Amino acid sequence: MTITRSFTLLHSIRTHARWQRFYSSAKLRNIGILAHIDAGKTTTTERMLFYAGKTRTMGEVHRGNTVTDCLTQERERGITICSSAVAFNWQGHKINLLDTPGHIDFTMEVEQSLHAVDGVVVVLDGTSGVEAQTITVWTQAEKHRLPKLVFVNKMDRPDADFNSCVSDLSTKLDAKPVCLQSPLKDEKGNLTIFDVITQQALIWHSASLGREYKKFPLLDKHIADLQDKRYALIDELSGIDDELAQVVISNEGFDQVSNELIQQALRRAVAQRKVVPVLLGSAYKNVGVQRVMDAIIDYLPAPHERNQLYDCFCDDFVGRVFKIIHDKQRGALTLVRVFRGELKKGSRLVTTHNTAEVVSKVYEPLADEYREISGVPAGDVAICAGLKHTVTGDLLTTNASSLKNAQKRLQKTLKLPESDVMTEDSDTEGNAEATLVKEIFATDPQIPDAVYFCSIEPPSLATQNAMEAALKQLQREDPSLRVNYDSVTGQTVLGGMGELHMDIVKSRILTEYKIDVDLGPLQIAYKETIEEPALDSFQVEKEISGSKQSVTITLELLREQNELFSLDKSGENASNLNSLRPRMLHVIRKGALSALERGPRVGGQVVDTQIRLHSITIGRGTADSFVMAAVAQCVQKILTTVGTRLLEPVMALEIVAPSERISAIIADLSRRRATINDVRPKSEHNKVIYVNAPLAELSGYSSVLRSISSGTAGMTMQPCGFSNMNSNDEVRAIQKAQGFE
Ligand SMILES: Nc1nc2c(ncn2[C@@H]2O[C@H](COP(=O)(O)OP(=O)(O)OP(=O)(O)O)[C@@H](O)[C@H]2O)c(=O)[nH]1
Repeated sequence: MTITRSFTLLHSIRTHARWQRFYSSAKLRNIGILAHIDAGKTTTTERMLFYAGKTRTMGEVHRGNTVTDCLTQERERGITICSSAVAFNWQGHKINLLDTPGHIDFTMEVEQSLHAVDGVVVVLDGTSGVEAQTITVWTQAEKHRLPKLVFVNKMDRPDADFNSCVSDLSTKLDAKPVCLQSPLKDEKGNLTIFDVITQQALIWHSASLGREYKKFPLLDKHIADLQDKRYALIDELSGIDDELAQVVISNEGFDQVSNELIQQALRRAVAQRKVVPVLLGSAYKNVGVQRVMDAIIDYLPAPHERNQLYDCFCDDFVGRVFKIIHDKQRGALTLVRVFRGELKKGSRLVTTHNTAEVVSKVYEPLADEYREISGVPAGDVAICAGLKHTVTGDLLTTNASSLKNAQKRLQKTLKLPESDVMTEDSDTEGNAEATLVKEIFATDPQIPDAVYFCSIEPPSLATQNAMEAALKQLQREDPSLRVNYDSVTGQTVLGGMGELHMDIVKSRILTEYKIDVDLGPLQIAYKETIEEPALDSFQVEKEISGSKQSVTITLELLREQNELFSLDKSGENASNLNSLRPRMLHVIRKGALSALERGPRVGGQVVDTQIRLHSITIGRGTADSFVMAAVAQCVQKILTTVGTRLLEPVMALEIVAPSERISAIIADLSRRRATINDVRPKSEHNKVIYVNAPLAELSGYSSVLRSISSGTAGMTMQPCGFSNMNSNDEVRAIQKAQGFE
């Protein structure tokens, strides 16, 4: 080992010892970075890593050398697919930043990382403002009650419009934006940022790649305008924050209010989600990013300022698994947000499903590079190796009784009915506390419905098992990827969020597992539902290896959204159903629900349908597997007899186009069974159309839109549920699904 190398190693060990000793909760920030596709999250994150000294060169999306987009597919396509975690040191604090995907096919990733963060930075493209996916991620962050700040990026572009972005925040997101900065561009397009609180002009030094920036006093011509902006900020905040209001009243005006007091009031207002600070810059041109990093420290909460509900774990460890990734060398790695206790190498923990796990190694997150550390304290994020059974969304605790004890303590403290803490199905509408509790104890993440499916085939029978293993791993990483076996066609079927989603799966199986799979044509994932209730009785008998197997059963199918399976214990059925052992009931339930996986019309999942068991008699010696199959068969028979209707996936579109193109676009949409929800002015020349349309009518729509609008229109779309179809459309859909069209 050379002297230089030993020095470097020593330095890095020392640095790590310091890191681990240094960062108490007050010095930690766990932040998500969210945006519509291409707004500039990855570019902004690259700058943060560079300015924090975590990387020596600045990665660029178009060069495919960014730290956070580390999958081959991300680098090739210039998009984020998997959320990734990076940690860096800024102003004596440690920031764990989760960069998340912007494309609608990967919404699930965003939802999972929000479990792990205490605040979010929402990046807007300064030329487009609030876009469809911004609304989706904003709503997700609201659901998690996360304080936010906004970075209006791409302000170097001539068509960027800061004021329009700020007004979008109030009109489209119902947010209360407070501008902490204001832009000024000179005739060459160079961007100066005015700081509203300190009343300074900030100019970035391009030759140092924006590493340095200077603060200048305002020129006379800007003073009045900036002072008005500062007054407006104080005015807004003192209407929300009593402490600041008192200072304003006692000083009889805004002039004596110090910068510190404004910042303190702002921090309180952000934590209560009453305002959203707005900053601006250009990540690509290296302008403004350090101020976003400062704002993360100044205005977004530290771990101990949130998450008080986890206090019910007392001295026990509790952490939440928000992502599982598969590393070629290290195998499955589990990303855990630690809420209470320390996560150490060698820790023995228990999952929500009561499985014991041992943490063999702990790493510090730096996208695709991992550095081993001895452990992380409460509030921090760790990457763990060695966990074999843990699934995304699991809570990890000290032992099997930790969770139950915590639930009991919480129930007592909050004086909630037991059901609100213990179950996930209880009705807690309107009870914000109970909803929060339910979220914390929810162990299964909400997985969006697949809107497309396609068959997947290995290149040869010999690679079938390897393909299945690869799919299993990918599914552990991305629960929105559905993998099913279709017993009718004998094929493995993938369900997912869109063409890109499936393409990425295929290409990852090739690059990471070296299997060149074939994907069948992409088909729409229709669902099915019954129209009327139906009740029937069946007797199923068979002799297997000389032993008689028999089941006599009466079942009813009802239209019902919430409960999938119920028992009719009224009247004469009560004694029959009461005599069922819980294990047998589990078998019957499993058989019944498996029949809903594949409806009789196009093989779509049967939804909004409840199976009600009236009575069942099981012959002596009948095997569980026979009972399960018999129940499934009976449900399928009722479904076939009563018949089902199709439900089709519907997309919500936002189309922005010049006013003169709007009528042609609407005329085309009306031929696509679309429902126009609203048409609003977007800017001086543009309008935005909000429209819902069936996915089946949108194949190749982006090129159609391009041709109708001569390339002037832009569009975003996202799934927004399933809807009924009329009989003609249904017949056409069935013909298409069966390959007759
Ligand atoms: N002009 C300009 N271009 C930018 C700026 N920031 C990012 N870009 C470009 O915008 C494109 C998208 O940037 P990304 O950083 O990949 O955006 P993203 O939000 O991470 O995108 P996804 O990962 O696909 O969701 C890239 O070509 C960037 O070089 C900016 O400040 N100004």
